[in-house]
Amino acid sequence: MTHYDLAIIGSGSGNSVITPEWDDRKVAVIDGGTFGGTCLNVGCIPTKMFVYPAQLAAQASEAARLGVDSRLEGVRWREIRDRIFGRIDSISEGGKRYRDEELENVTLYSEFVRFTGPHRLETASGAEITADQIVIAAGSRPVLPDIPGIDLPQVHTSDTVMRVEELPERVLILGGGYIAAEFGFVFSAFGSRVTMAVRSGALLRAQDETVSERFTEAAAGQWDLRLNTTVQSLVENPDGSVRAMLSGPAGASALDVDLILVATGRVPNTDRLDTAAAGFDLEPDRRLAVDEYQRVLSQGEPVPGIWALGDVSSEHQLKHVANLEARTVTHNLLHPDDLQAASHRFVPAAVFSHPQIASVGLTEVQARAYALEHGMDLVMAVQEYGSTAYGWAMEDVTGFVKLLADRTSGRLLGAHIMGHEASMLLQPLVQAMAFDLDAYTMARGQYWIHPALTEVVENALLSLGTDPQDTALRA
Ligand SMILES: Cc1cc2nc3c(=O)[nH]c(=O)nc-3n(C[C@H](O)[C@H](O)[C@H](O)COP(=O)(O)OP(=O)(O)OC[C@H]3O[C@@H](n4cnc5c(N)ncnc54)[C@H](O)[C@@H]3O)c2cc1C
Ligand SMILES: NC(=O)c1ccc[n+]([C@@H]2O[C@H](COP(=O)([O-])OP(=O)(O)OC[C@H]3O[C@@H](n4cnc5c(N)ncnc54)[C@H](O)[C@@H]3O)[C@@H](O)[C@H]2O)c1
Repeated sequence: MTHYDLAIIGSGSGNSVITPEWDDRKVAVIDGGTFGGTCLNVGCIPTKMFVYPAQLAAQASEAARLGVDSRLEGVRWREIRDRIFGRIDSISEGGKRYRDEELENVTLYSEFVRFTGPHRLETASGAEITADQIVIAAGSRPVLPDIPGIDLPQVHTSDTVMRVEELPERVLILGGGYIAAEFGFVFSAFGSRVTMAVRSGALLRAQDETVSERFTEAAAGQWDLRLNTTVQSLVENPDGSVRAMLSGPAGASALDVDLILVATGRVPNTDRLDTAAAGFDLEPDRRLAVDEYQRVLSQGEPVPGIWALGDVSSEHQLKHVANLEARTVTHNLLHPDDLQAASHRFVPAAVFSHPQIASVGLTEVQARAYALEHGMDLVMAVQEYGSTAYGWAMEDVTGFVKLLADRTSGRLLGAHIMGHEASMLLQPLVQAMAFDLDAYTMARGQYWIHPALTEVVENALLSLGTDPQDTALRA
C-alpha cells in the first residue's frame, strides 16, 4: 500500500491539476489508456486536423460556383494521417516521459484503477493506493449499440477510425450527432461514398431547431443521408466488405460498405472505476454527481478530499468545460478555505462540419419556455450571411446567425450560427453574454470592420430591435 498526498485518475484534463505548489508533496497520476486523454489522442485535436484538409478538399468543387475551376487531384490519406499522429503521438509521449521520469515527486501508474473505498484504490495489477485527495478525471468512452455484427473489425469508433490504413471507399456512419457530422464531412470531402443512418428525422437534434433543420438539409446535399433509419445487422462479405441491413421509411434495404463508424454517444467511465464501491452518487446518465466546487457527492453530501472534473462528471462533454473544471479543482485543492465555484453559464460549443455550427445559450424552444416562465418578451432575429457584403463575396446561401433575446433588457438568451467560421463569429456573442452586454450596446457601442463577415453579427444584433429608444416608444 502506497500513500499519496494527491492521486489523479486520468491524464487528460486531470494532468493540468499538478502545479508547482505540489513539488514538495507526493502525487500519483494513474491512466490505463494513452497518456494525454481523449482530446489530444482521439478527440478534438486530431479530428480538427482532419477537418482542415477536408475543407481544402471541399473547396475544389465549391469554387466553380464563383467562376474558379479547380479539381481535387487526390487525397494522400496515409500522409495526412501520419503527419497528424506524428505530431500528436510525440506530444503524448513527451508528456508521459515528463511525468514519469522528470518529476521526482510524481509517480505514474500506466494501468487502470478502481475504487475499493472512498480514499482507496486498486490498480489492475493489484497495487494498492491511498491518498488524502483524489481527483477523478477519468473521462468517457464511446457507446456501441447492441447490433449483430457490431464487433466486426470493420466497425470503428472515433477511437480507431482516424488511424485506418486506407481511406475507405464506402463508409456507413451510425448516429446524427457531433462525431457523425464531423466525420461525415471529412470522409465525403476526401472522396469516400458516405451513407449516414440516423434513427430520428434530423441531424444534431440537440441544437436549435433552425440549425438542426438547415444542417440536415445541407448534409443531405453532401452525403447519402438516411433519416428514420436503423441498422439491423452487419455481416461480413467474402471480399472483406460488410453488408449492413438497414430498416427505413421505404422498408428494409442492404448496403455494402468497407468501414462502419459508430458515433452514437459516449458514457462516463464511472462503471469501470467502480464508484459504487466508494459510495459516490451518480446522476441518471451515470456521471458522477458533484457540487459547484467539483466535490464528489455521497448521499448528497460532499466527500472530503474527493473531486471530479470533465466528462466523468459533466453534462457537457467538451474540452473547454473540462479545462475550466480542472482550473477550479486546481484552485480548490490548494485553497480549502476559499473554494471557487465552476461557472457553467453560457457554455459554447462548435460542430466542425460543413457548414460549421457554433452555439451558446438557449435554443428557440428553450427560450420560449424560459421567457414564458419569467414573463419576458422574447425577440428573435435570423440574419443570413448572404445579406451582408462579405456574404455576397462568398455567394453564400446557407450561413445564418440566429439570436434570441429579452426585448426589455436586450440581454441575449441564445446565439446560434451556421456557416463559414461560425466558431469564430460566435465568440464575441459569448463575451457579451458572459459580461452582460446588451445587444444594442454591443452593436452600436463599437466599430465593426467593413465589409468583414462580422457585419452579419452586427446586423443580427440590430435586427433584434432592442434599441432602448424603440423599447421606450413601444412601452
Ligand atoms: C472524436 C471527438 C472529437 C471531439 N472534439 C471536441 C472538440 O472539438 N471540442 C471540444 O470541446 N470537445 C471535443 N470533444 C470532447 C473532448 O475530447 C472531451 O470532452 C475531453 O477530452 C474530456 O476530457 P477529460 O479530461 O474529462 O477526459 P479524458 O481526456 O478522456 O481523460 C480521461 C483519461 O482517464 C483514463 N481512465 C479512464 N478510466 C480509468 C481508470 N479506471 N483508471 C485509470 N485511468 C482511467 C483514460 O484512459 C483517459 O486517458 C471530442 C471528443 C471526441 C471523442
Ligand atoms: N466539436 C466538438 O465539440 C465535439 C466533436 C465530437 C464530439 N464531441 C463530444 O463528444 C460527444 C459524443 O459525440 P457523439 O457524436 O458520439 O454523440 P452525440 O450525443 O453528439 O450524438 C449521438 C447520436 O447518436 C444517436 N444514437 C444514440 N444511440 C443510438 C442508437 N442506439 N442507435 C442509433 N443512433 C443512436 C443519437 O440520436 C445522436 O444522433 C458529444 O456529445 C460531444 O459532447 C464534441
